[in-house]
Amino acid sequence: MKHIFLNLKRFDITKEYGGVNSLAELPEWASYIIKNTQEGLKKYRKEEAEFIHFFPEAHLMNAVEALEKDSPVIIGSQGVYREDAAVGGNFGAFTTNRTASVVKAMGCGATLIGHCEERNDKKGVLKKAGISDPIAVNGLLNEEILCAQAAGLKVLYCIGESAAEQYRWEEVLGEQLETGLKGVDKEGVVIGYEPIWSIGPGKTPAGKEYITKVARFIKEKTDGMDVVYGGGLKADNAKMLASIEEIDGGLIALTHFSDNIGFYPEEYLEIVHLYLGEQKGEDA
Ligand SMILES: O=C[C@H](O)COP(=O)(O)O
Repeated sequence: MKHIFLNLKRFDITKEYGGVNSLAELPEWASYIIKNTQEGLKKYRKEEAEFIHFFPEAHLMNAVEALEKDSPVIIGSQGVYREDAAVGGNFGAFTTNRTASVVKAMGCGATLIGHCEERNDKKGVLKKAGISDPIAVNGLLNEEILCAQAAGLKVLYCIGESAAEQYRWEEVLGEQLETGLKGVDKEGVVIGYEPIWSIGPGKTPAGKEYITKVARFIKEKTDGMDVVYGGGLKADNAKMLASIEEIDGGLIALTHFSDNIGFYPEEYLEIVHLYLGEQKGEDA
């Protein structure tokens, strides 16, 4: 089964504030996206692919509310906190934090942990305290994965190397896997590989050979965990990624990279079709 993840980042920010949202006003933004994706995804069988959309926290309940009874879409949060409430333990003194049990109770089925933007944030905070050991970030992410799993959420755990780390990518990814997955039930986790050096306008995209090599390395290191390409599954690389046996799906974010850059549901469906259609040998 393939995994198609959608990271909606902060695509809810409207253009007047510098964002990319031209889809809907904030209260309707999540339901607009669900309504315009779930119908088109129904043609894929459950054994063929799962579809998980990661929304910013403010939109989770609206997104869940917009799901039809037999919707192929699972809603996920963009991370969870590394601690949770417990009977006889912390009752919920977690100001500003998003605990996994609440995410689950809101109707979500998954969470995204370790996205490069989350890693950057954590790295930045630790740097201010003079800490640059990567084990610190990976350790925090590990605690988040454990909390997510305790609450019954599926996890997409993202790893990746920056441009400066590329020459020692095996060491960097190896450490992200080793510390991040300590004590974790691997059955409930998919690895998202994000070559950070390759993401963003003007960057050279990672090629098939490189992605294949890294996906093989991840599978070897993790006893065959599923690996999706997280550097952005898009129209330009969907067929190439579909041809890599070691890649089990992709993480889509922006769908449109020039002029009116942004996320557009109809383009998302086209990307899914290009990727999954190619898997089945269909004319995409
Ligand atoms: O979450 C996905 C990655 O950050 C890639 O995002 P992008 O395809 O919008 O550049």
